[in-house]
Amino acid sequence: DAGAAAVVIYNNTTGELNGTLGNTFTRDIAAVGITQALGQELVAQVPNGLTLRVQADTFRGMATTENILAESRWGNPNNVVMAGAHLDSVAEGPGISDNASGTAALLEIAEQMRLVPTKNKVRFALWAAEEASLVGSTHYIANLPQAERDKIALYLNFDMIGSPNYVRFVYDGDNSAFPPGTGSAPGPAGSGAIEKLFHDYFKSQRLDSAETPFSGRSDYGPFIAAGVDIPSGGLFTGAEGVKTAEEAAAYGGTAGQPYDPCYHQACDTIDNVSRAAIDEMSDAVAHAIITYAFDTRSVTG
Ligand SMILES: N[C@H](Cc1c[nH]c2ccccc12)C(=O)O
Ligand SMILES: [Zn+2]
Ligand SMILES: [Zn+2]
Ligand SMILES: [Zn+2]
Repeated sequence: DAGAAAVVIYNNTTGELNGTLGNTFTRDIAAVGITQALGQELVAQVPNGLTLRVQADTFRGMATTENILAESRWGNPNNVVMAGAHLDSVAEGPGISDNASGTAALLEIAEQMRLVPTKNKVRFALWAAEEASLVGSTHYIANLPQAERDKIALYLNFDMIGSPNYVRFVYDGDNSAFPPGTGSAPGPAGSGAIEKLFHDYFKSQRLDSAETPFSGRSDYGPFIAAGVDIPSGGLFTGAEGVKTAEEAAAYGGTAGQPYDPCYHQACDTIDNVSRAAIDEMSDAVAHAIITYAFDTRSVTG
């Protein structure tokens, strides 16, 4: 993300330059098993006698990035259902739990909904630079004229829905568990109805669900900000927080251990997600988006 690298292969027998692999360094490096910490230069012995030198310089300073937005073909453009997930990760690791889990769910749902003639317009957002303090989502709202903000019926956020030691958290839109001031922002009117939809869905699947505060620690923050007040909700499976014994009894996994032991670390790889969590949570994501794609009145009145 903030790093750029060119992979240059030297033949350490002849010392010749053997080719450039361009910027696909994450995958290629994984393939050849880098042994040194990410720093100025990485060296690895590749099997066939080639030496791999990677000049990886972490960029510190102004960089440009983009949000990715996509809309349904059909649907009332004056009653928009938005669903978002951040696409970036911290520099320390590939960010598979945080947040390939959320972006993958939205991509799959968008794919499966592409031929569904929705009654309401559905807008998917893959946010940039969430890890740099919600840069992409803040930029989006700040540059959205009031008339366009008024057309957004609700916003759904999915940041980490595959934590290895997960709990099925739902954003506490009605502040029932986390009143404003207890580390939770007030949920705009309608946010409680979104919370209820998620709890009711999990109940229908005979699955427990819990509440997590509107802490503003993800891309729903700009949507619920005072003066914007777009009804919002979402799902979360836990980050650095530690699972309690009660949660372990209800959700399985390990008490006393973080929900995501590799949160913001190099080990947040494909081996750091719970397929069961992604399966259960992505179904709930799909249920919410398809429900609101046809009727938002429970939220908008
Ligand atoms: N800040 C997010 C992880 C995170 C922490 N608390 C919540 C609550 C709801 C969604 C996400 C989060 C990150 O590191 O990307
Ligand atoms: Zn993160
Ligand atoms: Zn995240
Ligand atoms: Zn609640």
